Order: sequence, then structure tokens, then C-alpha cells
Amino acid sequence: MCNFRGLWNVPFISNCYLLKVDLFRQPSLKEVTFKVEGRDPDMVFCESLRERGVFMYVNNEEAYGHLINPEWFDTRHTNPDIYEIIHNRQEWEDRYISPEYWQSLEKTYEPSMPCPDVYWFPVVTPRFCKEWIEVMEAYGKWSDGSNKDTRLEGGYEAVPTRDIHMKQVGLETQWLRFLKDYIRPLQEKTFLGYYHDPPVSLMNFVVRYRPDEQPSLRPHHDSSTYTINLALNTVGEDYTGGGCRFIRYNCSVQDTKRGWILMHPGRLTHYHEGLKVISGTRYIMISFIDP
Ligand SMILES: O=C(O)CCC(=O)C(=O)O
Ligand SMILES: [Fe+2]
Repeated sequence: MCNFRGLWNVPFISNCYLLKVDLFRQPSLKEVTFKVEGRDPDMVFCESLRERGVFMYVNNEEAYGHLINPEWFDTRHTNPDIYEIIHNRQEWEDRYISPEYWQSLEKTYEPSMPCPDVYWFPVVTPRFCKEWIEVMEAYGKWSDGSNKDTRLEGGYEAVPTRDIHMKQVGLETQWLRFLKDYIRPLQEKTFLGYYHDPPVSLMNFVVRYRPDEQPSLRPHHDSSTYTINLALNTVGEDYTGGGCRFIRYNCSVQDTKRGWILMHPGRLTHYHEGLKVISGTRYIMISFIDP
């Protein structure tokens, strides 16, 4: 629809009207109403106009802006805007998707590859990163980093991190939408010939590393076809040390950039570890996609 511009005669309009008042002063239109007991006022009003031969139009020749959907906006959340990816997509995208993201979808774009088959993309804005961390810290129930994890089906996590799962903060559905709409297109450009829509991801979590808590993560494989690892804060400013080392290639990504994601295969070739945070707090968001 947005690709077409014009003026259309339509039988029904809701939410937003521009009315020519003079019309309603004519005797034949005095009876126009929007009130019938038990019926939707929009329906009644449009029906009433149709019966009297008044034409209704939709016009998008000019951009007047758009309406937001306030129905699902839940002020009980910390940073409720970040929950709006489904119901207020345009606002969400403007606030949280990095302007640089769109370039990486262009045909000629060559993504950076800091280590073999580890790709790096700018995806979300600094505002996203700040608010995402705030949501986690406001919730505050970080796991204890032990192998026992009642959030998981088997109750056991082999390579535990101090983390918060998206389910715990009510962001699971939103995050899965993000993976489908923004991450999957990058994956399809990166790992050619692999196609899985929607991406499945059972493990979506924010990790917190601190020298006095969990400073690092031992070598492991992820239970994923591919993993995304989103840097939520800034090395050198918020923390020192940290990063991800891919052992087979003896290659580390330590100069991670806030709002950028690393995308790498999860198993077999990409045995990896989380390097030690020396000072401050490092936050990352991880998804094990297509386990
Ligand atoms: O610290 C990192 O960047 C790696 C994190 C990681 O490998 C994981 O959470 O599975
Ligand atoms: Fe990992």
C-alpha cells in the first residue's frame, strides 16, 4: 500500500477523519448519525454516509504522519517503548534500529569479519542498549552462575553465565520478532543457502560479567546453528578486558562496539570463550539460534 500514492474512494473509514462541515448543514444530511445502540460508532457513521450518497476517500498523496496504537502500551514496564516492536513498529524502528543497519542489507555491502566466519553488523542504537540494560537491572534477578538452572527444561546448564532470560522480563515474543525481521535477513546474506524462517531460539539472555562476580566464560560450543552476540556497552568506557575468543583460529574480538552484533556458527568450528573482564561491568545479549 505504501508504494502507491493516490486518492481512493472507500466504503469505510475509521480512527481519523477530515470532514467538510458545510456538507452536514444541508437538510438531507441532518440525519447522519454515529449512534445505534450496541453497534460500533465507526460502522454506523460510515453506513449512514453511504446511505445518503456521501463519498468517503482515503488520500496518501501527502504524508500527515501516522497514528500510534496505544492499546498495548504497558507503563508497568521499565522503558515500555522498547516493548513496542509489534504494535508500534515504525516508532520502534526509528528509536532502536541503527541507521547503519540498512546499509548492511544492500547487495554490495561487505560485512566485516573480525575472525573466520565471524561476522559483525551494526544493528541497534545506543538508546536500545541503554534501555535494554536498564530493563535487566530493574528486574535484577541475575542467575547465580551455577549449573543448576530451573529456568531450563532439564534444570541443568553446562556452561552457565550470570544472566537474565528474555522470558523473565516479558520480552521473549518481542525478541523473537526482532530475530525474524532484523537478524534473519543478515544471516541469509552471510551464511548463504541456509534458510529458516522464523528462526527458532530457546535461549535468549543478557549476560553480565564483573571481576567480582563472573568475570569470564570457559571454552564451549553453543547449542545453536548460529549465535548472535550483541555488545550492549562500551569497552574502555564501561569496562576493561572482556571479549570473545575463537580458539580454533586463535582469534579474539575485544574491540566490540556497542549496538553491533557478532554472528558466528555455534558448533564444531567455533569453539569459543568469554575473555576475562578486568574492571567495570560488561553486558552482552546472546541468542542461540536454531538449536
Ligand atoms: O563473552 C562473550 O562474548 C561470549 C559469550 C558466550 O559465548 C555465550 O554466552 O555463550
Ligand atoms: Fe557461547
